[in-house]
Amino acid sequence: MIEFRSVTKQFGDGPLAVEDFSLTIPSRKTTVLVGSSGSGKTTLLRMINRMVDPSSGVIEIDGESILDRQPVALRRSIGYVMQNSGLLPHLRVIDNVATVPVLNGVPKKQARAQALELLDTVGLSRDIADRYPSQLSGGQQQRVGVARGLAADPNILLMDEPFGAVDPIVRAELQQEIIRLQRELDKTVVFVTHDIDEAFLLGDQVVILEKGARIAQLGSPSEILADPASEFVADFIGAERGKRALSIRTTATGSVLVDGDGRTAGVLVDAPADTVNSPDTVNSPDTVNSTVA
Ligand SMILES: Nc1ncnc2c1ncn2[C@@H]1O[C@H](COP(=O)(O)OP(=O)(O)OP(=O)(O)O)[C@@H](O)[C@H]1O
Repeated sequence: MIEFRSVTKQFGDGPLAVEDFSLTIPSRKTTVLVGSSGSGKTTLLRMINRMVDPSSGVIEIDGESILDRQPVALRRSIGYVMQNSGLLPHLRVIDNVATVPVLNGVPKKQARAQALELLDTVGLSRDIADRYPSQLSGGQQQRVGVARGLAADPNILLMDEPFGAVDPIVRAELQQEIIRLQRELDKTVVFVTHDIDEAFLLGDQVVILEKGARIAQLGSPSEILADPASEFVADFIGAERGKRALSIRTTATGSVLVDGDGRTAGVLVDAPADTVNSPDTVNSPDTVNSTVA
């Protein structure tokens, strides 16, 4: 579990990038920090591995203040995946993945063997192991970035807009990959995005941030969609317009769902019995998806 308590961050004499921020991030779940540019998402993420230190407040991992941990050792024990993969251009794929374990003292041969296994884990062919990053597609580079983030077998994986720079189709593939990995590996994932669809897709817990990292709403995707806490949230998630605003239109042959733009989104059928009374699935986008054709 990661705990922020009354954390603030001011860079120089600028405005507060993070104002009195408190949040509990549960273990083995995916927490998504989502908000517009400059809301403080990256600053929050980087405070977890001490790439940025808070101006005040406390951050604990499993009850221990991170200020009591040596920054370099802490950083190497936490996986970090960034937007442009962050791969070292002069190292082959296999050595990019093996870098952190080698720095942690794992013998090179062993680290390379594990790196090959990690290529399997993230759905890459071992054939690319000897290539340089510039010889890979953007999507492949991001997968290598994820493999590198997992290389030290961290309990915590920080992901900062990892799919921001790839095209929508590859992005959708990578999102599914993360869902699969999360199921298989059971990590505590903290994921930053400005894309609310991505947040709802990946997050067990979604934290919508306003400027100064003020929490506009915190909850599961279903909770936020069912009951936006403010006009700001309703507007941010597009609750009242576009594809989320589903309504029922009765036709001569049955009922169809139409979205806020008037497009037919599917047909209305009975929800499967096991989802009807579950508070986490009622009104969720998953339920809608599972009940529309
Ligand atoms: N190293 C720095 N020096 C000075 N100001 C900074 C620094 N890093 C961040 N800031 C400021 O802190 C605020 C929050 O920035 P941050 O990068 O955390 O936001 P963000 O939500 O991740 O934005 P984006 O989505 O654009 O990456 C911004 O006003 C930014 O200008």
